[in-house]
Amino acid sequence: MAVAGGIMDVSTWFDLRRKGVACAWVSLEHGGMSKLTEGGSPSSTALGQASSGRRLDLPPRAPKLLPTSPPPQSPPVLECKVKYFTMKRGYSESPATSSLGPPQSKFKHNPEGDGQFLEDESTKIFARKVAEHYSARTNQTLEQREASVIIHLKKLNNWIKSVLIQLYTRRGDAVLDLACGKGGDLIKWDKAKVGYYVGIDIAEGSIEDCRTRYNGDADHHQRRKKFSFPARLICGDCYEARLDEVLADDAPFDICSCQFALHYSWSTEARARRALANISALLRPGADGLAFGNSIYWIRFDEEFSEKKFSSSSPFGIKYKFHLEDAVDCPEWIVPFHLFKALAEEYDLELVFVKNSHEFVHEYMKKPEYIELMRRLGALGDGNQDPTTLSPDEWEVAYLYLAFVLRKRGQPDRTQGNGKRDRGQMHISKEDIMAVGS
Ligand SMILES: C[S@@+](CC[C@H](N)C(=O)[O-])C[C@H]1O[C@@H](n2cnc3c(N)ncnc32)[C@H](O)[C@@H]1O
Repeated sequence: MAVAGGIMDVSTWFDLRRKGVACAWVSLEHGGMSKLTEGGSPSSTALGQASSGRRLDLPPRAPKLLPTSPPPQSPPVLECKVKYFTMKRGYSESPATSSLGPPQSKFKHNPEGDGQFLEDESTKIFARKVAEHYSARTNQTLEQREASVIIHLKKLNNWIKSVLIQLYTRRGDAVLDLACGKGGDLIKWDKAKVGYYVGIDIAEGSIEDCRTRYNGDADHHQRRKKFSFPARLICGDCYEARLDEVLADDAPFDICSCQFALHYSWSTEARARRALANISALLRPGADGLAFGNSIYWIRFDEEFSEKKFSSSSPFGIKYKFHLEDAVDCPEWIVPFHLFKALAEEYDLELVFVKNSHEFVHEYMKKPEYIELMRRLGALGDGNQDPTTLSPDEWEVAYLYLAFVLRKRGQPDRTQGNGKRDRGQMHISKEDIMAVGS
């Protein structure tokens, strides 16, 4: 996910239109309750352009669920220096101790690989090549940038990053920007009023550009005001180094951002695991307590889940208390959906459709017949006389639910008819109700 603008979907791996990889991890995603806490809402534009031409409105994004954490203690450094560190070898020498547990592979090893999570030389050479490539890219003037054949793509990517940052950043957040490049997102972080920033990149040239940009030396013409947050810059391979050690004094971070660069970790399993182990070790858990909610609902876990980890080996009985105003107030249980899917398959029930309610709205509010149905059912008002619509808090609750469809495997038995009309009744009396079980 984690979050919109995520990693390429494997099914469209070769679809060059989606080659860009943008991703961000935020503290909300950390700690096992992520699916319950994520926000986001459909764009009202898409709805507004629905075929009837009449506008249906939805609330803007759901607000943050969790209490704002106090701004982190920031080191008093406003002039940015770069710290270079030497790269250590992979897991065989320094096993990860993050919440991901020991870095054991679940995947088949490439027979040509070493299978021991040792970084082989070619991996290092490729990482270096990437570093050299980015280091060699010189800063462009505004005119050069505007003349680029991909200027609109660049602007689109920038917009996606800006939206992500605005959606998930809270004032005072401590940010870790993995593969920060030339600091192209510094202004975005400044606008989000972050409290502390650490940028790390493998390309020395880029990190140097980032340093001058941060110090304000790059903007001779624009004379931009100084950034309002203190920062540290680090030059190194963030998919190889033990960042939990390097940044032990800076952690935890509220946000870990990795924009258009996560794919560089995927050259080997060891590097991909190092990336995630670093992120996991440095992020502050997303929920401060064991409860969260808004004005119309709350969810509270018992102390037994204080670690905020749900073991895949005991996926049943993950209980929480659910309160939904005017509807529910009782214990419920988390359904780890991938395990539910696997279990259903054991009973020849295959999953053919699954969508979170937010996705569901996005998808089916593009279809005129369902827009009309929505108008009639009135969840979003009627787009005409009735201006009432879901509140942001209601929209947030909608996110807690998945719609899914299972299909029974196998061929239908054509000899069995469907006619059951003689079985039921057209009026059911109390006595007609059959009791089963105890
Ligand atoms: C497409 S640029 C994105 C830069 C920046 N995140 C942005 O959105 O403007 C990719 C960046 O990833 C960095 N990178 C690639 N591999 C890396 C690694 N192993 N460790 C740290 N940075 C890396 C490159 O040096 C480059 O700056």
